[in-house]
Amino acid sequence: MHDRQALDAIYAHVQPLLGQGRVADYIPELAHVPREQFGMAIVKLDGEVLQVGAAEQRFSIQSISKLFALVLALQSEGEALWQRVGREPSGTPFNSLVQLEAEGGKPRNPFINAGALVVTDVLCSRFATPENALVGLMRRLSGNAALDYNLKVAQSERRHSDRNAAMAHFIASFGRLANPVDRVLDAYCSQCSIEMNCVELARAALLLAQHGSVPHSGERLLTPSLAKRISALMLTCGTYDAAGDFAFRVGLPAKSGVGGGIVALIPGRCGICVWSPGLDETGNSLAGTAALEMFTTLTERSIF
Ligand SMILES: NC(=O)CC[C@H](N)C(=O)O
Repeated sequence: MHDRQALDAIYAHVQPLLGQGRVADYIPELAHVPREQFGMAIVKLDGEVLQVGAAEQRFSIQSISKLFALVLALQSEGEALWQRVGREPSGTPFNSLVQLEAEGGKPRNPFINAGALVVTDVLCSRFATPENALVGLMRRLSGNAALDYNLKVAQSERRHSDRNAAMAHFIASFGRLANPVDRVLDAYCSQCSIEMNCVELARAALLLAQHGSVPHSGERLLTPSLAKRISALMLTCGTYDAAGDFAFRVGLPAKSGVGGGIVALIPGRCGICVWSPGLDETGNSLAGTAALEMFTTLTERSIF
């Protein structure tokens, strides 16, 4: 089936799922987002955009920011970054602390919260305002110079960040943070609050679909080898403890966020983003995962 037909079929199919799942109400500002929204966009390497539903509605990218923070950290540290953070799936929820104690404060991978806090610490050492560096990258990748983070959402999360604070202090207790915990948490909450829509995020994912260069500007930001490594981590760790099931059902590298977004890509072909705020018990968009599964099934295209 062609992509356009697939999007229309998906839109019809997900309707009964849209009231289901829970929004991420542990961040009070996100508790008010209506659950039944859905949007999806595909952006091809040549710039062609296909979209359905609320694909131009901005949402809180949350953990999708971990993907692009990793891009910046790898640009600055190269392979030395792996001394600070591992690259194995955790098999535990995104906000779990349990492995840190047994593993000497080195987080399993950059896509769980513990790993993302270490990546943000790296960015705090590298940039005066890491959140602005990340917003700058997202503007370049999306082609939209107006996008920004949402201070209200950032402050709302920061005021309720006991768990991430516990994690950051615990990592620091092993001598594994270079910056003060408060500074790392401020930057982390700001980066999570960046607002983008499906079209913008699907376009941003072209960086990885095109193996490290930006199609619309021709800029090379990553070596093909680093782009490969990031995409591989998306497949194995991008949806936390659901990564195995997600690879089984969808078969694409992807990164999710508790704002309900999931960004995915088909190497050499397109970036994809789906958004629907109702989350399943692993914190991944329920309708979004179903939509991506349907997409790869109907189009018969995945990385396998
Ligand atoms: N999975 C997510 O999107 C989590 C991000 C969220 N800001 C948190 O730290 O809890």
